[in-house]
Amino acid sequence: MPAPLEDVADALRRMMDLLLRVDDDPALGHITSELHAVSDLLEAEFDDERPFDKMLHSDAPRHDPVSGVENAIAPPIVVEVDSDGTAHAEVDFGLPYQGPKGLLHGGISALFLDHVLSLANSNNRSGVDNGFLVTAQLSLRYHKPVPLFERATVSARQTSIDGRKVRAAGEISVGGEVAVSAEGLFIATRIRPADVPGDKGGA
Ligand SMILES: CCCCCCCCCCCC(=O)SCCNC(=O)CCNC(=O)[C@H](O)C(C)(C)COP(=O)(O)OP(=O)(O)OC[C@H]1O[C@@H](n2cnc3c(N)ncnc32)[C@H](O)[C@@H]1OP(=O)(O)O
Repeated sequence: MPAPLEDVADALRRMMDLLLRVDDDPALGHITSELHAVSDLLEAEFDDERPFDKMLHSDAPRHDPVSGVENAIAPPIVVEVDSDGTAHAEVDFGLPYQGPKGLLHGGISALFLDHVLSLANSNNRSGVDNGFLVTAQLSLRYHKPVPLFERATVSARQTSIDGRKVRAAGEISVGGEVAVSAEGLFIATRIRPADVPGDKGGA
């Protein structure tokens, strides 16, 4: 059963989707007041913890904008890693991710590929310095538009390890055809997870 915070994020996703379907109307003023009232309730629950501490303490991504079940911006996708190291996820992109009419925004393609390439790398770090692996370069080629509301597959695999430098490649495919392909260079930072107070590992 989803945790309460996951349920709330899911309710917010529904709200965001609906707001992209309704017309501008003065009656929405009532909705605005209701939403502010809900936010006031949430604000009263804040503690002093910096929000990003929650991400650093997580065992799995819960707050990022792609897989984060507690982040309403994320669909969220579930990334699986096969025995050969291929990371992959399926997603039906909806209205919050629209760029051109009916099509996926190109920056969203970059976001999702960056994320899945990163996870393909985090699965195999043998021989890599123990820093955070961050994106240093991401190169994309947009072959075909990605339609909204159709099943898309985002997949990636590690292609090389060279000291602190790790490379991965991947693609977004629809109907078995590659729509967007990506190559990424990731570099292990000099800052290591062990240097971050309370961190359990992370990306
Ligand atoms: C629970 C968890 C949830 C986790 C949830 C999932 C998280 C997903 C995360 C997605 C990934 C991200 O978004 S990561 C966030 C976005 N990326 C960033 O913020 C990175 C910002 N950039 C940096 O921090 C820095 O520039 C670095 C670390 C990339 C590199 O700096 P540096 O450490 O000083 O590098 P330096 O020693 O000079 O260089 C090392 C070697 O790399 C090469 N090099 C350095 N930068 C580049 C570059 N941009 N392009 C090519 N090559 C480069 C150098 O030539 C050198 O090669 P040689 O001489 O050795 O041959």
